[in-house]
Amino acid sequence: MLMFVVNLFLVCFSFICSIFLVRLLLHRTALIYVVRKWAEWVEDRVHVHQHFKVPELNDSTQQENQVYRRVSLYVNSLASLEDSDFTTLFSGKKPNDIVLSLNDNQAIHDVFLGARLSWVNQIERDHQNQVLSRSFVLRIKKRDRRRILKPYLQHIHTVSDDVEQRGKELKIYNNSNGKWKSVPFNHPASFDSLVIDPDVKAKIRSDLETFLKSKQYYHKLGRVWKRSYLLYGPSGTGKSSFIAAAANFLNYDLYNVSLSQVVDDADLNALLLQTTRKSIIVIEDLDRYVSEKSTARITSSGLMNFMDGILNSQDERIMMFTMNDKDGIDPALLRPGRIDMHIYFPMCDFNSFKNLASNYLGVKEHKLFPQVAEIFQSGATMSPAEISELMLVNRSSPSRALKSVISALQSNSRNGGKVAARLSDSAASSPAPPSVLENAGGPAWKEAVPKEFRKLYGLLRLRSCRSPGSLDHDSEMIER
Ligand SMILES: Nc1ncnc2c1ncn2[C@@H]1O[C@H](COP(=O)(O)OP(=O)(O)OP(=O)(O)O)[C@@H](O)[C@H]1O
Ligand SMILES: [Mg+2]
Repeated sequence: MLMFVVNLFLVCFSFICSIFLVRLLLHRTALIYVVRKWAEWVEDRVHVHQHFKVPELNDSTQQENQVYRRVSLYVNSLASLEDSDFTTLFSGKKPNDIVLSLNDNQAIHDVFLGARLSWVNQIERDHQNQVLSRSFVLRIKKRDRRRILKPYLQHIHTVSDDVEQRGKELKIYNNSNGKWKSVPFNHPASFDSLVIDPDVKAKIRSDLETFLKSKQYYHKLGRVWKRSYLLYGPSGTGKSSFIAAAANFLNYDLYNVSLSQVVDDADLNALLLQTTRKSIIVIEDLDRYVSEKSTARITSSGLMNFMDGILNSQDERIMMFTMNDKDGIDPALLRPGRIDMHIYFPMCDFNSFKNLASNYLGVKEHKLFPQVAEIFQSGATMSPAEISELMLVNRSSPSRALKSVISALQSNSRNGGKVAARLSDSAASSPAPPSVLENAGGPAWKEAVPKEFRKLYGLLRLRSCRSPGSLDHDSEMIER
């Protein structure tokens, strides 16, 4: 009996070992792929399939078939592309980008809701190798078709949209004479380079991401799929940079509404209707426009309708309004629903200063930091724009940069904020290259581009800092 058990054990053991060895051999020699291909071949033979052809051109009009475009984007974004037997490597839009593309008549597999599908990139050529027609052919098991075809096509739509969005070149539009004019938008701002409270930053990121995924939710509630943000705070605290960072983060175009260029309510509505989906609509310095009641040509109800976006329904829009101060603004203009989130941009404190020093000077600790902390504690402050400018022009010497910040803070607290003048002096006397704020773009470009747009690029000179009264604010974000 004991012998039998020992023998049984030995048989089982050697069986398991041989299986293990066979698997190892298959993996090492890539035979596993051959075996897998056979298994797939056999599986294919025992199922009935349906084929769906997506031609490149529409039959009747010979125009590009939009479904083909979407499928092409989708197929070329599949991770399984890397496992395909033949793919072509192309250079992408950005330097060092390498893009994979499926070769002629190659198949690629995909799995959706547990079903296995495949696409073939079918290309017909004549005897001179000229392409006669292109199409993608989807092969799907007949038993899966009813269950997955519709959601799968929907999925392709969403993914291709996403791919397109990520790869698109951003534009900034400015209005003049009731029309939008665009130029490429290449602002490098990102949420990472922006110095704001990390919790606020994380909350805004997640708010934006949640909004993007909420189409069905808004639709179910019968609400326009839009989200509005009010960015307010003293000059030079990063409001415009935040807008640029949000556009880069979302890969959205910007529509920069200059209210002074708008003739009346109808003109404003017409502009809204001309905006495209996946864009951020921006009105800068709304407080200034609202306070100039005598010269305003837009009624407050026209402005509110614009902010509500009532004329534009289905597609996602984000609106961002900036103000230096929201005191004295009609509460109706800022009510929940009209503005969804209020984000305050404070003047610099010691923490933000340290972040700026790390970004601009690569300095995380310095012997002058305690002195800077002390001055901040005494109530002195400056805007991040002013501090970052001093750091930028003195970047070759962190000690000199910190000393210039210290003396600017001291003089700022002494004489109530004449830092801009000091900045010019510092820039002029500095051996470092001139500030990018003064140099970016040529004069012709400056003339052609409206003030708000240049401001977004940080090309205008810094304004002097606002009254010390603004120091009383605490950083806050009111979510409604
Ligand atoms: N919070 C910040 N973090 C990093 N850099 C900042 C920040 N705030 C301002 N800056 C720097 O200052 C420059 C000017 O900032 P920005 O134009 O965004 O300020 P703003 O709040 O829009 O000012 P204004 O109210 O005058 O329009 C930016 O180009 C950026 O380099
Ligand atoms: Mg601004």
